[in-house]
Amino acid sequence: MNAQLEPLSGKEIEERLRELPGWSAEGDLLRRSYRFHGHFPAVAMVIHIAQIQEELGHHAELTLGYNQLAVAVNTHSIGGRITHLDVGLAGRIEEIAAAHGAR
Ligand SMILES: C[C@H](O)[C@H](O)[C@H]1CNC2=NC(N)=NC(=O)C2=N1
Repeated sequence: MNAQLEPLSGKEIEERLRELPGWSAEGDLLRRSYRFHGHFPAVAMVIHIAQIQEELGHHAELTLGYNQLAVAVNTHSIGGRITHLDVGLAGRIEEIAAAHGAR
């Protein structure tokens, strides 16, 4: 099996979370919420995330509010566990967050 598709152990998740400030593992989901200065910046972040997700072929659940965006991701193809694919997507999302004024 592709090593990217192995579920990460609790210890591995804990280690990877050290490089993802603001992210947490809740059950089998990797999660983070962002706040923005208004609605359009939050919407723009959704579009930018969508672009990354299509590039990676990996997609989070995105919950958009007025000035808030919640991101939750796991890997469906192995029954909803956290893998390197989820950590990779979270890292890519973190890279663009500041440019959208996310905090
Ligand atoms: C064929 C396609 O790449 C797969 O269905 C991808 C799409 N996006 C996905 N996203 C997530 N989060 N988990 C998956 O298993 C998954 N599978």
